[in-house]
Amino acid sequence: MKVKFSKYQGTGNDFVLIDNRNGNIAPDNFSFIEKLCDRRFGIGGDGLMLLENEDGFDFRMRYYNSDGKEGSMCGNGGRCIVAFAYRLGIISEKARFIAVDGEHEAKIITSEEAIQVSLKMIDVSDIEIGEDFYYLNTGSPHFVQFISDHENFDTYTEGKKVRYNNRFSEQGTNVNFVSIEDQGLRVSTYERGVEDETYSCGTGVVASAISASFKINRNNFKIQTKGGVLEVHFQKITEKQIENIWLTGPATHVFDGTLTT
Ligand SMILES: N[C@@H](CCC[C@H](N)C(=O)O)C(=O)O
Repeated sequence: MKVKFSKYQGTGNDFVLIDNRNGNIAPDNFSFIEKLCDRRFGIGGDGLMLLENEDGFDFRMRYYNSDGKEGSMCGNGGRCIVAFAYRLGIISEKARFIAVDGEHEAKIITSEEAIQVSLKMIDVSDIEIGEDFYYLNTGSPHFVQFISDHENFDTYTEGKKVRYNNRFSEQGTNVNFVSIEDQGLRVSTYERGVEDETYSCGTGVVASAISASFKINRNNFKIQTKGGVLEVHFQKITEKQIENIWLTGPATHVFDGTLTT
């Protein structure tokens, strides 16, 4: 069987995308998906997404981490699948799709340099504020810790310690380190399911921006990740009820290919 795929990246968080509206790829073929994400034996990616049909929506986004297992929501992946749907002609400037955490809206903003996608994220209400951390679910679970600066900070080693500690080892968590800088925030992320530091994490920068709003009285942030800049804005209904959350940034087509399975 021949399977067409596209490679996309959103601020360096990279994904394999497959149009699965014909249902050719079994959603539980986890070992196949893991192999496609492998950087040495496959195409390579932090994750893979299947674009599928869904009644009442433009499409369904099915997201897998690079370990081949179905993950929770991926913010950068959500932006990339919208750019993919736009290129396939499934949507025009606006999209309404369903993902593992529920319904999402998105808007395409085109410029001469790149396609930018604004993605509406789920509302956030359950925010744990610890002595030196924040823990919240922005579609995926995120542990957020503030650090004084990122110079010489080892995100992989420190993130892995939290991800595998007694509290999180079974379910896992994504771990973000945030420093407050003149221009906004700098965020680095260790991702569950990739089990490594990635260049950027969309749900992670959303969690970081919400956490930062407890320290700085703002509702919009520019966030520097290893792979580029993302923007987050939201509305605080109450101190711990956050709604109308939008994540914006580039969603870039890298290349297309065909697999023979
Ligand atoms: N890269 C993602 C987050 C993906 C979800 C995650 N690794 C998990 O299943 O925990 C993003 O951009 O949000």
